[in-house]
Amino acid sequence: MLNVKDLNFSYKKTPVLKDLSFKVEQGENLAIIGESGSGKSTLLKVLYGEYDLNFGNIHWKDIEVLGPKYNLIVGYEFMKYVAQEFDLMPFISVEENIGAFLSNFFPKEKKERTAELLEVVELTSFAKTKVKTLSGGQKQRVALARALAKQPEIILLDEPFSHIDNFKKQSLRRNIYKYLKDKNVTCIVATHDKDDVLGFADQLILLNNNTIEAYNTPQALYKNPNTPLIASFFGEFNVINNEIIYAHQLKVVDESKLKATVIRSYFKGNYYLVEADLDGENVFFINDQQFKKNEIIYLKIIE
Ligand SMILES: Nc1ncnc2c1ncn2[C@@H]1O[C@H](COP(=O)(O)OP(=O)(O)OP(=O)(O)O)[C@@H](O)[C@H]1O
Repeated sequence: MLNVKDLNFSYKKTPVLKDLSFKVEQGENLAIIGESGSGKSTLLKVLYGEYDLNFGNIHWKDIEVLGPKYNLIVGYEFMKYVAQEFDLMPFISVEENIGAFLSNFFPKEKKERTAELLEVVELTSFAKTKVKTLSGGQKQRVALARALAKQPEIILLDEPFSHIDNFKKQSLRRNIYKYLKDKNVTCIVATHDKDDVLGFADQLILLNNNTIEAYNTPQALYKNPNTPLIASFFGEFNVINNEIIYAHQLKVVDESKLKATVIRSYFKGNYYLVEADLDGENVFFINDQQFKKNEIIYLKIIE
């Protein structure tokens, strides 16, 4: 288990992380979300032992994770970290990059393991390609495979699919998270993307104002988003009579007290997101068909 207790960290004088405490079980997936600059990357770096804490402690099982003041070389064998900038070897091939840290004493195992990882990140056909000629998204996939090569017990991922196009993203995400679950690897992922969280994360931490604003399962936070910031992560929402109402919780009916005037309909694929004026406030709701500008509609809040 990863046990983080009263973690406090600042780069200089301004605190970036204040009084953070949380636990992650072996094999669990924890997602860290928060606005840009809220400290997600910093938290991953601190967990990796890249910086010394001002206060608090981090333990993986019985081992205390310590910073550069105590460790000549940053990092631990049991932990891998995939940063936003990938640190690859550009002049050798994809498979050589992945196999770089695998033992040459077991050539058969090394070959099998490299092939397995190439498949997980869907780069089998690029095995012999030199990394410097790859696209940003392909490099990101090599970095992921490389981090997994030595079977870490815990992996820290910073925006792991940020460079990967929408065509590949869904299947790659499923592959990686399934692989981590199958191998019982603990995963902490910093992300902006709700698709990285829903369906994969066991726990969710929202960082705001240097501290943990919410910490629960994604299901619980989705059902009871206590603050607009939490709701905004899950999608379009409204505040009506001081309550947070998601766009899909507003339905068009023949008659109701909530009379609104349509401003615009946004095409979203299998539905339209409609923006309307309700008593001088903009509200958003979801509908199968689009509405015309200035059309009068009636809305009802559903559960
Ligand atoms: N090396 C550094 N030295 C000083 N301040 C830093 C350093 N790195 C980050 N910061 C500051 O720490 C705060 C948190 O930054 P961090 O990169 O952790 O946020 P983030 O949530 O990961 O942002 P993003 O989502 O944009 O990647 C920011 O105010 C940033 O300016």
